[in-house]
Amino acid sequence: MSDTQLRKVALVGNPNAGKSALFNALTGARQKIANYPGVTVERKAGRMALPGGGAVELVDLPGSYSLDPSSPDEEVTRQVVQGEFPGEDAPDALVVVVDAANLEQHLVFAQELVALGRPTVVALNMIDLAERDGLMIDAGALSDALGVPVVPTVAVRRRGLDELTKAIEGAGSQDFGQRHAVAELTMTERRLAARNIAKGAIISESGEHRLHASLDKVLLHPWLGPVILFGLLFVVFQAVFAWADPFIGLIEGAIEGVSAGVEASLAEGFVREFLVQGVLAGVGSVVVFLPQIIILFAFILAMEQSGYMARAAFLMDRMMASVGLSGRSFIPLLSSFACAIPGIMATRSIADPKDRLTTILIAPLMTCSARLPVYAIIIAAFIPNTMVAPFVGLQGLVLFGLYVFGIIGAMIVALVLRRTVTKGAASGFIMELPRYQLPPIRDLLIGLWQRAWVFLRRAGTIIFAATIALWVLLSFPEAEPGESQLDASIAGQVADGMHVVLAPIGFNREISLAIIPAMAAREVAVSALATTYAVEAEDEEAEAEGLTERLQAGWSLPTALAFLAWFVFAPQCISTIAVARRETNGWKWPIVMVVYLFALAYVAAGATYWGATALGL
Ligand SMILES: Nc1nc2c(ncn2[C@@H]2O[C@H](COP(=O)(O)OP(=O)(O)OP(=O)(O)O)[C@@H](O)[C@H]2O)c(=O)[nH]1
Ligand SMILES: [Mg+2]
Repeated sequence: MSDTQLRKVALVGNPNAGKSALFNALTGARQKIANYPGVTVERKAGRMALPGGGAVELVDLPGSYSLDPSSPDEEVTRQVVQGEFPGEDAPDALVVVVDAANLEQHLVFAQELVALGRPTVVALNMIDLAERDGLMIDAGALSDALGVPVVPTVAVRRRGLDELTKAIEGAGSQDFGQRHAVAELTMTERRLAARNIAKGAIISESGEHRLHASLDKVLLHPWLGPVILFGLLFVVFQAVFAWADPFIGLIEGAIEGVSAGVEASLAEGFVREFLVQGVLAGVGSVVVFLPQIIILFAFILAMEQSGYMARAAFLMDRMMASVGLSGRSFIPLLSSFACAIPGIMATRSIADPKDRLTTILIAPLMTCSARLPVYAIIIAAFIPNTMVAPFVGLQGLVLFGLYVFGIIGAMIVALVLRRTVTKGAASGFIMELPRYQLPPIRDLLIGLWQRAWVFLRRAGTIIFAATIALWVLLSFPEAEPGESQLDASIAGQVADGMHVVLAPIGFNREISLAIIPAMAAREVAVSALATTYAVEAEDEEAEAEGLTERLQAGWSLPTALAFLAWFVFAPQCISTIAVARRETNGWKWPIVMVVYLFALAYVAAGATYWGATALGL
């Protein structure tokens, strides 16, 4: 009993209890939250103000079921709680977050944490959902049973936060005498105790939640479920093309306007060329895809928040098992559709090391959002905008096909890996299904804003830098009169060298050149092509042409298709390679990854080119 000053407070509890939502509400941070277990895989810290005027460091942790870790992310939680995390003291107090609607399950771990004998406060979160389900909980009774303060909260509506911070502030002077000794209990005894405590605290409970049960009957139906999932994804890709057009037109118009303004107001010379060819043509060609990125993420975020995504993982489990993976890999692979980097990091929630390694190695085959601009520009230029059936556009269908192509590739690779380098039995899959909810609009908008910002920041930094570097290499040395600038430039020489290797798979000189800076980020393939063609343009008229027209004029259909096939497989992303190195602790696996992916890309592009040529396309 002392009134020690708190310095650090950690949020701990089962997965999907709402720890990150509380963390965001208490610190103003924007940690990712989503309606499935295993979202947070790292410790994250932020500053939380206390009502008395002081402040503490609040730490958000990965969800865990106990202090006996079964996966790398749970190990982080255990280390932080026990004070064994490198370079960090144990937290001065714990905020144990429990889901009121799943009280019994969450109390198992909560008891273990309370028994550590640290200053502790229980946040009885999601009481809104408990109430909706007809569950009334007596926080006082729960507090008596556990011997620590219990504060009802609704993290996403900021309810109960004042009471919670007050309780945290007072936690330093808690009386530990009231706590019950549960430290020595076995798991079974702890479960029994959890059931009794929950029973004692639940005042009333209405019948089962019928609506949700019947939703699950349909959505998890053995064959109806996959059909619905497939249909939903199909709609997503149609929407990416069908809805984005007017917005893309707006952005294109704006860029053209600025471009014309620059041409009119600046004298001819390097500054003007730099702005027009490098910045506006190059980086601008990527930025126009912002609407498609936003549409794609609106669907992904809504599926995550509603609770449907976890059902999709459940549905996929059987299919994943047939290639030797567990449904656990589904969420990391799904995250990889945004970007392989968080996807590879999310594999920390996979307990089995071989499962985890296999998932890391195939994550780059999931179509990340950086490929979207590359696919979209080629599809817009070469695939006719026709309807193959009512509401089924050909362009959306091809995009869907490219995603499926990547998934099938990943499944085959997983199958091969699981028979060879990562041989072993697939582990079982247990995942509690989160409840359904209407996605909170605020969270959805914040999520979209974050994605848009990530995309624009990439355009302003890495894509910008790579494009400008290329523009410089394209612009020097200057061509003699009559010679083409591309031929004369340093970049042109490099392109000629690359072209020797890439001509057999149908790539032209511009592609051979574009894929080098695209190692920095895949979108650079688009900006690099735009800049190359802008530099190459010999007269005013050619300069005014957009990238789409230049591609149509300069590329054959087999070449365009080979380019698409290349991007399905090629590991054109240095950051992914770096994160694979970090997560596998060495260079061996990233090298394996890069080599097999480039080999696949080369073969796939070649086969596509020669196949299409043979078909007379
Ligand atoms: N209705 C309601 N939803 C909540 C509440 N708190 C969190 N959520 C939702 O619950 C889901 C899980 O929240 P997270 O904060 O990601 O959970 P977490 O405990 O950090 O999960 P992990 O990182 O996987 O351990 C999200 O969809 C949140 O929007 C709440 O009090 N009420
Ligand atoms: Mg979290």
